[in-house]
Formats: sequence, C-alpha cells, structure tokens
Amino acid sequence: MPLINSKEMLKLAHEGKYAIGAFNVNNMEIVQGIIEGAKKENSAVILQASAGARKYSNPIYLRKLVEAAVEESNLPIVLHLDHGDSFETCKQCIDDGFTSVMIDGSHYPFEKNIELTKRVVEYAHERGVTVEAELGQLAGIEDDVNVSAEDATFTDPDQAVEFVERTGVDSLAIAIGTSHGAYKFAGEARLDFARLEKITNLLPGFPLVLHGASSVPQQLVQMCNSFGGDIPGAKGVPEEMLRDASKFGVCKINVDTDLRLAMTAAIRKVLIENPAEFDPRKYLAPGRDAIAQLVAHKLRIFGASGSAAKLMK
Ligand SMILES: O=C(CO)COP(=O)(O)O
Ligand SMILES: O=C[C@H](O)COP(=O)(O)O
Ligand SMILES: [Zn+2]
Ligand SMILES: [Zn+2]
Repeated sequence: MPLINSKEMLKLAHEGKYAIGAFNVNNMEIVQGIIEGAKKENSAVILQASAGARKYSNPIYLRKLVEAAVEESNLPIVLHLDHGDSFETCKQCIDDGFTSVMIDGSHYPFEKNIELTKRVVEYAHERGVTVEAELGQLAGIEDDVNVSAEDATFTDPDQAVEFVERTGVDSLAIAIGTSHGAYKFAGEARLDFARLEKITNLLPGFPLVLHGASSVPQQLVQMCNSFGGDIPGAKGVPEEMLRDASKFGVCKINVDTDLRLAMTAAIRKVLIENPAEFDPRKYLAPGRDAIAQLVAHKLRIFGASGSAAKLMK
C-alpha cells in the first residue's frame, strides 16, 4: 500500500482508545529498526522527520528510505514533518511527498499561530495532506511551579477549541507537562491529566498529540552509563501515564529520545566489549535491533498492536 495521511489512522486510534507511535527517523538503521518493530506488532506507524533530520540526511535520502520501508513492509505508514517552523518548510515537504506535516506556531501569539496554521491547512488539504499544530509550551512541571505558571504555558482548553475550529487543523499537540529530551522531570513525574480530560471533553473525537513522550527507560540509561556514557539523572514519562493518555484522546505519541538511548546503549556495549571491532555493521546492526525491540514494546504500551489491519482494507 502507498504512504497514507494520518486522518483515518488517528480516527481509528481515537475510537479504539489507543495511540499511534510517531518515531523520529534520521538514517537507514533507524527506519529499518522502527519498521521491524512495527511489523512484529502488525501496527500502523508514523515516521517523522525534523528539520534537523532533513538537514542531516539530505531530504531525498530520507524520503527514499521511507518509500523503501513502505514497499518492503506493506504496513500503513505516514511520512510526517516534525516541528515545521514555517509555511515554506511545510510547503516544501508537501511538494516533496510528505503525507502529513506539523506546523509548530506554539511560540507565536495565539492569533499569529492561528493565521500561520490556517495557511498551512489550506495548502495541505488541497493536496490530501493532514496537518498537526501546537498550542501551549512544552515544559516539565517542576515541584515548585504553581498553578498560575502552569496556566501560562500549558494548553488552555477553551483556546484549544477556538484554535481547532478556526484553523480546521486535523490534530493538535498539547502541553500538559511533557518536554523534549532525556531530562523531563527534576522531581516526581507528573502530567496534568485534569487538563487533558477537559480538552478531550471539549473536543470530542478530535485527535490530540503528545510530544516529549519518551519514557527514558532506566535500564537503557544505566547501560549507556556502564559502557562509558555520562547521562546521569535522565528521567522520562512513566509508561502507565502514556497508556492513560491514550485513553483520553491522545492518538499520536512522539518518541525520539528513547530511540536514541536504545541505539546508543547497544552501540556503546559492542564497542566497549570489542575494542578491536571497526566494521560499522557490527555495531549498527545491534543498534538497529535495539530500536526494533524498543518500538515493539512501545507499540504494545500504546495499545497499537494490530492497528495495521483495519487500514489495509
Ligand atoms: O516530541 C518529540 C518529537 O517531536 C520527541 O520527544 P522525546 O524527546 O520525549 O522523545
Ligand atoms: O522534537 C524534537 C525531536 O526529538 C527531533 O530532534 P532534532 O531536532 O534533534 O532532530
Ligand atoms: Zn513546540
Ligand atoms: Zn516534539
């Protein structure tokens, strides 16, 4: 089957109360690892490329890799732009064959975010491409952050409704306490589920997206550190919270950091245990396998196992 947009994929996820995994891709081994994991779970999957990924890999290589993944796996796959920063970047990706784009206007004032998102939606929808936008600022909840500070950065439920209505966007990334990277919480992990529930109730059936949702598995952090790494105090979103979020309208969960940790831990182990090794395949293959294993596990946590079947009819 060809690359598809995310409309039906996220709709089915919403109805089934599970979330689709959206994994960041940067090179061949990462694409292959994710696809192996998705195949194992017979799961639909979103492969997403950031601006940094497109710069690193040269957009044409990345696109061709994803096309190869589609052909080889025959799974329902979306090629999505992660954190598009302008209309021009989104347009470029749409023209290049991406089936979904994110326009991240979250750092702009509300009206400007709406205006920018609307412009992307118009261009994308005319071409059958779905659009994700973002409202609110990602940030971890520090132990001493008070409610008014959370109100200032987290997604305002009423604004979310107005934003969705006025832009016609297909999905919305919300801020409820997650953040990008490996250091998400200084103290105890905490997400604002009351806010999530409010947003979901105000936007029935509408797909929400959780960024910064890596769990930072401690076993991977320890493995990195025990083979020469130095990433102390890394902490992510507990898996139970992701499972809960998927039952409250979160239909797409973004994961990049965990892929990086899995791949790096595996590569570090090979290189430290085999100092004479210098064939890249000898460490990239275990890196790829580690990603496959991680992705399969995530998809089970998200409830996405078996989600390919309904989309393949
Ligand atoms: O949100 C992400 C990509 O858009 C990735 O988040 P993590 O850093 O938690 O993996
Ligand atoms: O949200 C950010 C993603 O993890 C992508 O990161 P990157 O910009 O380093 O490719
Ligand atoms: Zn953002
Ligand atoms: Zn993100």
